Amino acid sequence: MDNKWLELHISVPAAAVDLVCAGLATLGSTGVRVFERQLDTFVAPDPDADAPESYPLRAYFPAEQDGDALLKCINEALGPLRAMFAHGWSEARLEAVSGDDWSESWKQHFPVFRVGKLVVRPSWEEVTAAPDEALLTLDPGMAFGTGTHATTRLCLEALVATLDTLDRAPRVLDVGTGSGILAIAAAMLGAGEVVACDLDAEACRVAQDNAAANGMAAAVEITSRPLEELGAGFDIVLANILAEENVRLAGELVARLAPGATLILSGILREKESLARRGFAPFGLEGPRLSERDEWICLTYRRAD
Ligand SMILES: C[S@@+](CC[C@H](N)C(=O)[O-])C[C@H]1O[C@@H](n2cnc3c(N)ncnc32)[C@H](O)[C@@H]1O
Repeated sequence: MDNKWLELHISVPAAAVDLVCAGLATLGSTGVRVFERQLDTFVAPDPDADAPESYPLRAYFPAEQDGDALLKCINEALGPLRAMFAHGWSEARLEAVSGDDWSESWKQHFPVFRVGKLVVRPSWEEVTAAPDEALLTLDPGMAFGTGTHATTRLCLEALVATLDTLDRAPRVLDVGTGSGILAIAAAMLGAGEVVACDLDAEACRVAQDNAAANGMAAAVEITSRPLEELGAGFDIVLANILAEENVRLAGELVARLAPGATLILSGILREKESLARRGFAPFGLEGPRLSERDEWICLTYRRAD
């Protein structure tokens, strides 16, 4: 697509972001991107960390206008805000950009994807699922787990493959549920009972919202209780937490497996494979089967019948 835009580059004080966005919209901006903290990382943002003083913005204007005149208008419009908020501004500059539709390109980071009969879509994508497919809708950026991260995808693939081998509705435990994506997927794909835990209360809240939005609130129990307080006898246990955390919790994870159950461990960097294998070696599990994507691996173990 050969769209052309004038792209505004500016950093603005954190407290002025909304006002600046509103001002730019009245000047004809067709969209603004605010570069906030990255949420889809393995390390949860520290809520106590100081919020940044300013945020970089990119705003987009149709290219068929005089850039110098537009920049003058922008500076005039921002004048009163600059007077109100003294610190955190950079000079505004405009760049001509082309060859890409900015309004769509950022969404490419959250494409619709399918794993077996599961279809995961961001809320803005209209998707028609086949009658035998389960459609899971997620808003990205609220808690870890849009499905776009390699570790989540590996878990979903292992989960779907495991469910395909079962002829009964399994009990599933999702440790470190984040957005709830794995737990909701399990419920949609026919799990009989799903328990999802996360030590982050905000993640639990997001997971609850996502479960409700997908009509799965009653099917998924979401809790912030620690693993050792949860029951046992699960047919599938998922843990997309870092290798070190998987190893630290190894005994508790294994203790929750029913005979014949599957344990899916993700969040393991390739260079941590031997650490993870060593951590689970004492428990006499079958496997592991290894799957990999980017710099991550997933280990799937089975407890003997
Ligand atoms: C990488 S995210 C995984 C989210 C989601 N399950 C997925 O696969 O996309 C890891 C989550 O595990 C949680 N977590 C880390 N250690 C945990 C523990 N010991 N018990 C429960 N939750 C934990 C974090 O708060 C975070 O939400």
